[in-house]
Amino acid sequence: MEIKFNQHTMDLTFPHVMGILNMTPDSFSDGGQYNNLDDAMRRVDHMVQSGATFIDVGGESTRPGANEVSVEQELERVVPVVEKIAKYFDVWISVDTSKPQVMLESAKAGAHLINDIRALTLPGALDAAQQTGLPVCLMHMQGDPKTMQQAPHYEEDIYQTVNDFFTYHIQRCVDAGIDRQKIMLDPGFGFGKALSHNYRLLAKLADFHHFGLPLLVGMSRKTMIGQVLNVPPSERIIGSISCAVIAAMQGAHIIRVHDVKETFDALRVVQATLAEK
Ligand SMILES: Nc1nc2[nH]c(SCC(=O)O)nc2c(=O)[nH]1
Repeated sequence: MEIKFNQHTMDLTFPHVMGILNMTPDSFSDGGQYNNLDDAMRRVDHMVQSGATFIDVGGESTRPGANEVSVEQELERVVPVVEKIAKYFDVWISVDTSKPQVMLESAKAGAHLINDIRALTLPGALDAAQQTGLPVCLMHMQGDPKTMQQAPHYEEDIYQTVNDFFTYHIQRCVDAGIDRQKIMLDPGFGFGKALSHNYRLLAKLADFHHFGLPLLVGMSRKTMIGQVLNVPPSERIIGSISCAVIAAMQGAHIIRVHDVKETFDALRVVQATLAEK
């Protein structure tokens, strides 16, 4: 599977590690350690050296209960970082944003993928994404970051709900002029889901392949691991690797993580196994 856009070809025939670069002061698991450009570039260098082929740059904390960030603030946090990564590193740059202006400016600065946890639903986001010509990742979320974990509830099998969400939002993007082949799908682990909802989606992840589109997953250090292991985020690496392997063994194309080296090694073992299937 590959995605062609603006003279680029993204080869997704093997599982990729997407390193997380949180440019937010309150990101829950790395505590906003990378708040200035030099720190951020050192972090990017470490992740690329450790095997990351995608870097996800986020300027808005979307952990449960998080507060909103202004457009100006998010632009300030994200655009200079995207620009510098594009200048100094040979890596796919994903921008984790829901704001149209941040999408447009980041695309101009060299971003290669729009990663929107709100699936392009903010006013102007769909058109902005279309204008960039970049691939987009559509992620499922129930509610919004502020309230989504208060009482997640689904009338039916969550797999069906998320499947129908993908069907609707793929069509919405195609109707807006976004090439279907530029769409990626993400079940949105931890975004309006109770424990069983998250593991149901992980257990049935392979069933989303019927869309014929790349799958991106992010479970790294999340509460779905903390609730099973009863440990803080800093002690969830084995659980995170386990989730990465379970997803990659089911054909997930991009795994979004904090612990790049460990995940990269685990995915090489997955690749060796899948090669013999
Ligand atoms: N596509 C995608 N983008 C994300 N951004 C975050 S921020 C919360 C955290 O890292 O815990 N999670 C995800 C995810 O699961 N998928």
